[in-house]
Amino acid sequence: MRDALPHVGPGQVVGLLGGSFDPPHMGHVHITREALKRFGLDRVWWLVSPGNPLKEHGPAPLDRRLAAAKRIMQHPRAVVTDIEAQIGTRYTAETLEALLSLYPRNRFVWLMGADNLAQFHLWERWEWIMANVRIGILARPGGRIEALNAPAARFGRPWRLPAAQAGLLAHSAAPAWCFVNVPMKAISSSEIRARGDWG
Ligand SMILES: Nc1ncnc2c1ncn2[C@@H]1O[C@H](COP(=O)(O)OP(=O)(O)OP(=O)(O)O)[C@@H](O)[C@H]1O
Ligand SMILES: O=C(O)c1ccc[n+]([C@@H]2O[C@H](COP(=O)([O-])O)[C@@H](O)[C@H]2O)c1
Repeated sequence: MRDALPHVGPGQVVGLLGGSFDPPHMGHVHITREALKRFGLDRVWWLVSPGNPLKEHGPAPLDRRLAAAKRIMQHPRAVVTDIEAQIGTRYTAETLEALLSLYPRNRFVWLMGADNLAQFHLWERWEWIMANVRIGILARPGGRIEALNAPAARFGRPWRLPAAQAGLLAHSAAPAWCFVNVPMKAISSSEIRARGDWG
């Protein structure tokens, strides 16, 4: 049976960390904790994806990834969800549109690692996302320069908040995005899968 949609108090700011989590790892946990602190968020929801629309090979079954995510992500202000499976969305723009209408009294910040900023211009309706949703980006080993020179970073340059103002992101009107340099963890799901630690 699926979980209910998460509850959140009026006015609270929710960071959304979408991912395949195939498998979830300590890099995800680390950026969640950093995002809560740096971007002044009340909550972070993990959106365990039914499947990244750009990835050719489907991930492990959703229930397995969800259960592993719930085991690893232990924080009173972090919630692991399968919202996209519940509301029937896969593209991030659709998910965000649905959440904005389901939670009209809350604010959302889309969270992602620097590698996803480098690819962001390939996402469905990415310009709409950038224009309408606050985005918080966290450094990831190897990805900084490429990400900050990528088409989405160039397109969004006028709306970039300096890292020193990261705490204002949640309270800024979209469009607004911020890249923060956090201590980095060189860990990835693909590396774990390659080791055969996630069958
Ligand atoms: N070590 C990390 N540091 C910073 N961000 C990370 C890290 N690991 C994952 N992320 C971010 O978390 C989100 C979900 O990542 P995902 O589930 O794809 O894990 P991944 O390790 O990147 O997987 P894969 O290696 O299969 O691409 C993405 O925005 C990604 O950039
Ligand atoms: O909407 C899109 O076109 C799109 C394309 C690629 C990735 N995403 C989302 O980006 C998040 C990270 O994906 P992944 O597979 O790198 O963990 C996850 O929420 C995906 O649904 C979204």
